[in-house]
Amino acid sequence: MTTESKPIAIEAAKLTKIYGSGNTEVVAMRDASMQVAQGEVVALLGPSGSGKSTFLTAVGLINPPTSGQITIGDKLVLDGATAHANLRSFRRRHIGFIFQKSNLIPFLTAVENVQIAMQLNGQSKRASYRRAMELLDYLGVADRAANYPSMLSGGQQQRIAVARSLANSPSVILADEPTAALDGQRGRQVMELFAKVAHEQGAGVIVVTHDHRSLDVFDTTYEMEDGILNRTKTTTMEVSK
Ligand SMILES: Nc1ncnc2c1ncn2[C@@H]1O[C@H](COP(=O)(O)OP(=O)(O)OP(=O)(O)O)[C@@H](O)[C@H]1O
Repeated sequence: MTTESKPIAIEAAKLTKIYGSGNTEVVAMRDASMQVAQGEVVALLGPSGSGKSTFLTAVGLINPPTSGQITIGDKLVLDGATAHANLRSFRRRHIGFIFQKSNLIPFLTAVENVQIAMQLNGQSKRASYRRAMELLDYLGVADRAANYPSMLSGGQQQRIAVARSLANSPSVILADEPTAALDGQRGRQVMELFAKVAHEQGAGVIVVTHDHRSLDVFDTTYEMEDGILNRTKTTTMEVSK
């Protein structure tokens, strides 16, 4: 897939992040640029401390860069630390997050965990229930709708978290080591879900991962080292199985 042929979902241009100052200054990311097309699923690799989370949280509008621009769809949202939108509401409407652990709310059922994301955006209980059930069905966990998270396996919890991240039809999905707590096969299933979501719903997806076994699922891989981001060739062409 080339980013030229499809509209851009995410454009990060020359992102630099400096933590601290003077003796304690850390340049966690330097001139990091990435374009993700709608429908493209990107793996972000790199050793511990290389700047992956710094990049992901910048693109996710959680941790603004010191300099550089972030454009989501056709909207320039961040120019350095200067916001051109209300970041909180922009994030809620356009960006879905998935973390290493599913972070489901323990006292809500699976379906309620998905509904809450829509209700926070003003949707009615009834409409949000309908969509939540559709999403759980799409992700193959509709039969678990009434269960509390503690009754679900790690893989099922991650599927609910993916459903929750899709609730508001985000144009961008960002996942930080979403399969770290899963075994190889379940991890792969979750990665395949990201590819399905990207391809079928047209979202731009970035997944930080250490799991090299599932790289063939991704359209593109990037590697971060010492805060420098490099695009590596598409894995489907590079990885021989
Ligand atoms: N809030 C902070 N203040 C100071 N330095 C920070 C802060 N957050 C991260 N760093 C530093 O920035 C660098 C990049 O960290 P980051 O968490 O982005 O790496 P990472 O690739 O996500 O690592 P991991 O794979 O271990 O999660 C590291 O040197 C880290 O110590």
